[in-house]
Amino acid sequence: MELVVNSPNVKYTDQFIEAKYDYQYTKGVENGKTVVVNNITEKLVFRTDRKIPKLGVMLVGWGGNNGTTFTAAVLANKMGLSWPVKKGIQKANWFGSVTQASTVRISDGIFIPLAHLLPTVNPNDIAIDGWDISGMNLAEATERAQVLEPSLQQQLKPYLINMKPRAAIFNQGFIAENQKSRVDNALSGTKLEQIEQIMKDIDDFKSSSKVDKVIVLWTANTERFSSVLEGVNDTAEHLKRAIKKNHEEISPSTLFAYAAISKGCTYINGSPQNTFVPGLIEYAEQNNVFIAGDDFKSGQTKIKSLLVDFMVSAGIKPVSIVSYNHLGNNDGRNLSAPEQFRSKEISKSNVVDDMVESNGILYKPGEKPDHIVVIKYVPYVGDSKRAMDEYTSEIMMGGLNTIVIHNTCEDSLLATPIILDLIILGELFSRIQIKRQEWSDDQFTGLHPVLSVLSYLCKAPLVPNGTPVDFLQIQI
Ligand SMILES: NC(=O)c1ccc[n+]([C@@H]2O[C@H](COP(=O)([O-])OP(=O)(O)OC[C@H]3O[C@@H](n4cnc5c(N)ncnc54)[C@H](O)[C@@H]3O)[C@@H](O)[C@H]2O)c1
Ligand SMILES: O=P([O-])([O-])O[C@@H]1[C@@H](O)[C@H](O)[C@@H](O)[C@H](O)[C@@H]1O
Repeated sequence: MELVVNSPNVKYTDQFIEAKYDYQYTKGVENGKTVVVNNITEKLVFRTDRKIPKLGVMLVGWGGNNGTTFTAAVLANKMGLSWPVKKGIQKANWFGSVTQASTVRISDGIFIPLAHLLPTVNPNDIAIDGWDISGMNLAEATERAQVLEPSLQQQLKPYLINMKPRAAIFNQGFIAENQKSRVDNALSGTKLEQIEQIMKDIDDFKSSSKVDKVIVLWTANTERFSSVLEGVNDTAEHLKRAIKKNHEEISPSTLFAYAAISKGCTYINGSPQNTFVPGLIEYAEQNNVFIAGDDFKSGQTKIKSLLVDFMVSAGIKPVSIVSYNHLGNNDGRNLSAPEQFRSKEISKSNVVDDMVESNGILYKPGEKPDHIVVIKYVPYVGDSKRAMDEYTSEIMMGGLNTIVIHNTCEDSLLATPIILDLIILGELFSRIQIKRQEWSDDQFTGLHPVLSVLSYLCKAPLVPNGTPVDFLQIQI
């Protein structure tokens, strides 16, 4: 289905869709007991290139639960596979994907798939490649992941068995010791040599798959946070110098991102670590390459951000939030190590900060709810994460309201559709340019390299320095 907008503000040419849009927002000025609100209107034009590219995705951590499940889902949907399960026949779908399984109301009784609002990549056409410190082929890795039904795995095996992750950048100092047994496919050499190899891999994938564009997405293990060090990774120049000096504090994820940016590839971070150290953000800005992250917002955190936003907006005061879960997949195993857990604890905890700070009636300055995140590794349950959340809130006149939520799900089936959405939307926004209506066409410019518009899909949204998440970041 194709949407055609009949409006004096929308122009269709063979190459572009151009839409005039009055972007309205407010700027408030506090003056004693008065707040003066200024309504600002930016008269803009959004121009979308209608040509959908052949898209390639390179996953870092390709052999993991998410990487294998994403690859299997693309193939199963592309081939329209179905498979026997206890309750009957299951057909491939993209449930959980905003772009593929949600609709937008156009008018009374007319709702269209979100992916049809603008020309977007068809998931069936995505070419996939990637890296992993485990060299296991994708068929065996899918079996190792224990996410998908064997009856589906059998159908996919002839395709997956020919997919083998490329050797990856590995540094034991950044992920849990318990991952050591998995490492048989790590690159050797200096950090600069490793970056150069990753860049060659991207070129090799581009030429062999004949894709027009490559997006690199990290779905490898959660790393510990990198220290941000003056003179090392605080500026693009210092980062370049530190890489040449083989500085130990430059993480594998930062090296992968550096290589991707160097090749003009959008880089998306699906994990909570601070891959995007200041020097890397500056490098992305200098090269005008998109970066986005951090940490897929898939289950508990998605519910938490919606529920806490609702409660605070309704004048209810959450005072205690306890998020517990246990799971038995390799992600859970890696997170059983303190430094890796700390990365995840940060991203799962900070998601309510903006909401709490927005309501000075409920909360005194600096006051926050008690907020505990617990993740335990229980091998037997595998990818089937068991989550229990308790929200205790003050209601009027000293009353208390406690909401308890229990949730069981395959964690990788929550994250995989988010990976697809990040890729589809990340590619779409690379075809969108903006200008002020009074400017000439040669003054169109792209969105800011820090692609904060993808924040909806991330626990810890990366935004351009000093801007709120919900501000349309235009570098004009
Ligand atoms: N619901 C979810 O599954 C979910 C939600 C949010 C975030 N995440 C994050 O996504 C990431 C992947 O989750 P998963 O369940 O697929 O984990 P996983 O452990 O199954 O997969 C991670 C893969 O990365 C590989 N790897 C580790 N270090 C690497 C490196 N330096 N280079 C290349 N490969 C490397 C591992 O060998 C493994 O195959 C984790 O960081 C996790 O925290 C997952
Ligand atoms: O996305 P979400 O459900 O809030 O958080 C999840 C955690 O609860 C889980 O323990 C972890 O293994 C996943 O990587 C993910 O981060």
